[in-house]
Amino acid sequence: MSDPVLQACGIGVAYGTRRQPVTALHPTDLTLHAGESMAVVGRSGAGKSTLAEVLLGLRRPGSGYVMVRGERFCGFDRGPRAHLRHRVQGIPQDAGASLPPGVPVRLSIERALRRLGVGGDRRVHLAEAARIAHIDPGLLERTPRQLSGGQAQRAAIARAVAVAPDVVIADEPTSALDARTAAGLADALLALPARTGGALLLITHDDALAERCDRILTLREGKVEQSR
Ligand SMILES: Nc1ncnc2c1ncn2[C@@H]1O[C@H](COP(=O)(O)OP(=O)(O)OP(=O)(O)O)[C@@H](O)[C@H]1O
Repeated sequence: MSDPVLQACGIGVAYGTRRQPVTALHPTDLTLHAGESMAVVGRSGAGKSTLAEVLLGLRRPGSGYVMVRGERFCGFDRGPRAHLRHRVQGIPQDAGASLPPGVPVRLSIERALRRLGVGGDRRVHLAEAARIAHIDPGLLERTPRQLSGGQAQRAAIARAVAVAPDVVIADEPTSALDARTAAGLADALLALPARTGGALLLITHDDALAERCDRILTLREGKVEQSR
């Protein structure tokens, strides 16, 4: 098997105060390999989004650390390292709304490429990102306000994959969409690992979608109940 692209080692999170901590995630391990997709499922409050936030470097865990392609990315003792920042990209639930509403999507993507120091020909990155996200490149000239919900979600996928991440983490990306648009977006997401050589972590309440992933991690009350 290929080397892991993402490894979480003993990451635990507690909310609340130091005196009265409320454990949201008990020390959790997971490993994702190149080309692999993993669904994270579990009831509301099971700790799925908390896990995603830690893996994205958005939340400092109380214990443990995260490695990306063998390099320490973040952990309880340190925030995400700048030079690895672009390697893990998130697609939030309302991904379209995460793009600046009045700015043409192409410009937002170009800014992200510049900010994250991604080299090479930006037009090539853009064209490739549009292809992967199944969005007509012409639509990237529009602002998110001028796109439908599904188009904006795809634009957000294009924004995430343009920086050539090793891992894409999508948190219920289809829940706000109609069935047909959701199905198209799910296809685009599930095709990502094969198209990019990276890995996909998909948080979902949709059992049918989870079954289409290579592996499923089930969380229950902040603990891994099942992993396959
Ligand atoms: N900012 C916070 N402060 C305190 N507790 C929190 C906070 N965020 C989440 N929690 C608690 O942590 C636990 C895990 O929450 P989390 O959002 O990770 O669950 P989830 O599995 O993503 O749920 P859902 O499917 O409803 O989105 C829950 O008990 C929740 O109430």
